[in-house]
Amino acid sequence: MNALRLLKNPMRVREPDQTLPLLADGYRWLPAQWEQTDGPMVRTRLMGRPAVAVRGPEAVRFFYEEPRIERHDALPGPVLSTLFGHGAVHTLDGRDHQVRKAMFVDLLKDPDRVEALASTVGAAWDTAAEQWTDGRRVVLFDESARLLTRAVCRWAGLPLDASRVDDVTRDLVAMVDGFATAGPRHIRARRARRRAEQGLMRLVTRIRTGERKADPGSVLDAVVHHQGADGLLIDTHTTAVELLNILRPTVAISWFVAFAGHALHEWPDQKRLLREGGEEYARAFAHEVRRHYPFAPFVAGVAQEELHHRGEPIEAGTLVLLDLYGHDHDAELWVRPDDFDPGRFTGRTPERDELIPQGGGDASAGHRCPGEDITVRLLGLLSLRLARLEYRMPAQDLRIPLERIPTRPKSGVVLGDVRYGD
Ligand code: HEM
Repeated sequence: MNALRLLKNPMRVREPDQTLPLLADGYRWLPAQWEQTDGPMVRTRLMGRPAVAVRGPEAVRFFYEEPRIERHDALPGPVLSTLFGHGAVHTLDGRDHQVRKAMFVDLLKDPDRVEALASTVGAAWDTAAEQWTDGRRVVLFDESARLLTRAVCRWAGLPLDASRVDDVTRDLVAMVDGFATAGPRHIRARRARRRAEQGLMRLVTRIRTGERKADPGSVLDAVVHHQGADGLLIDTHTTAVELLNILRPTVAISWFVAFAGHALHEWPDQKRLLREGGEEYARAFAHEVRRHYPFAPFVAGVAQEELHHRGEPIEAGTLVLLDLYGHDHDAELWVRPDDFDPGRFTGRTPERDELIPQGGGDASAGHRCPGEDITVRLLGLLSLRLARLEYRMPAQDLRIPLERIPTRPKSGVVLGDVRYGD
C-alpha cells in the first residue's frame, strides 16, 4: 500500500479487530465506540474487515435506499448456522430478494392472517393461564415461548404433537439465544438448527412427493410451493430455513413478553394504564417495549463500491452497520430516551423510520422485518392479558445483563400466586 493510500485511509491500518470485544461487551460495545468518535460514523474492524457504523434518520435512508449496500456477504457463518439459516432471505439481494420477500410480506403482513394468529395466541395464553392459578410459580419467558410455539405451528399448518411442544420450543429458543456467543449456548443453537431443519426437510419432501398434504392456503402450503426468481421451487433445505424464519422469530416475541413483565414491575402504574386503555394503549405499550429494551443491536450490509455518507468515504468491501439500538435511544430523536413512556406512541403510528427495532425503510422493498405487524399485535395482546392477571413477584434476579446478546431479565420474570384480575 503506498503512502498516499495510507493517508487517505488511515483507519485501515490502525483499527484493531473488534470482534472479540463485541462478543464480550454486547450492547455496550457500539455505544462505547460512539463515545470515542467525533464524526458521523464509527470506523472499526469486525471479522477481519473494515467496518463503519452509522445512525440517525439520514443513515437509515442511506442504509436502506443505497442499492450498492448488499447483504449476501454481510452475515458471518456462525450467525447463519444458528439464527437465520444458510440461504435465508436475509442474505439475498436484487430480484432474488424481491421475489422471496414478496412471499413473506404476503403471508405475514396480511391483516386477516395477523388476526388469525392473534386469536390462536390469545386462546393458547388463556388455556395456559388457567393452569397457572393452581399456586405454581410461572416463568413468564418460558411459558410465553411454549404457548407461542404451539400457536404459531397451529396457525402455520404445521403438525406438532403435544408431546413434542417442549422440545420444539427449546430448539426455537436456542437458535436465538446462542447466535452471538462462542460458548456452549452456541453449540446448542447449532444442534437445535440442525435438528429443526432436518425435521422440516422430511416434512417438505413428503408434501412434495404427495405422501402428505399441506392444508391449502396455509403458511406451510405457501412456503413449500413458493417459486424463486427462476420460476423453480426453492430447494428442500431453503424451504426448511424459511419455514424456520417464520416460526423462530414468532417464538422470539417471548423475549419482548419477558421485557413487558419487567416493565410492569418497574413501572407499576403501567398495569392500570393497560387495563384502562385496552388494545389501543397496549399497542403503544408494545412499541415502547420494542424501543426501550435491547434486542437486535444493529443490522449489517456490505458496500459493493466506494460510497459516501455525510461527506465521509466508505471504501468498497466495508461492512456497514446501522445502529438500531442507538437510534431508538438517541437523545436527539427521543425526549428522555431512557424513560419508559408508552405515551410517546399513544394515538398515533410511528413514522416509517422513526422507530426501528426491527429495521427501517419499506418492508416490501428492502430487508425491514416483515414480522413487525405480528410482533406489535402479539406483544400488545399478551401485555394486556398479563396486566389483567393478579400475581406476586417473588424475590428474583431481574437484572438485564447488557454484555449478553440477546439479553433478557435473568430470572425470566417469575410470577407467583397467579389469579385472574377483576
Ligand atoms: C421478536 C421480535 C422481532 C425482532 C426483534 C425482529 C428483528 C428483525 C430485524 C432487526 C430484521 C433485519 C432487518 C434488516 O436486515 O434490515 C428482521 C428481519 C426479518 N424478520 Fe424479524 N424480528 C422480529 C419478529 C419477526 C417475526 C414475528 C417474523 C415472522 C413471523 C420475522 C421475520 C423476519 C424475516 C423473514 C426477516 C428477513 C427480512 C429480509 O431480509 O428481507 N421477524 N427482523
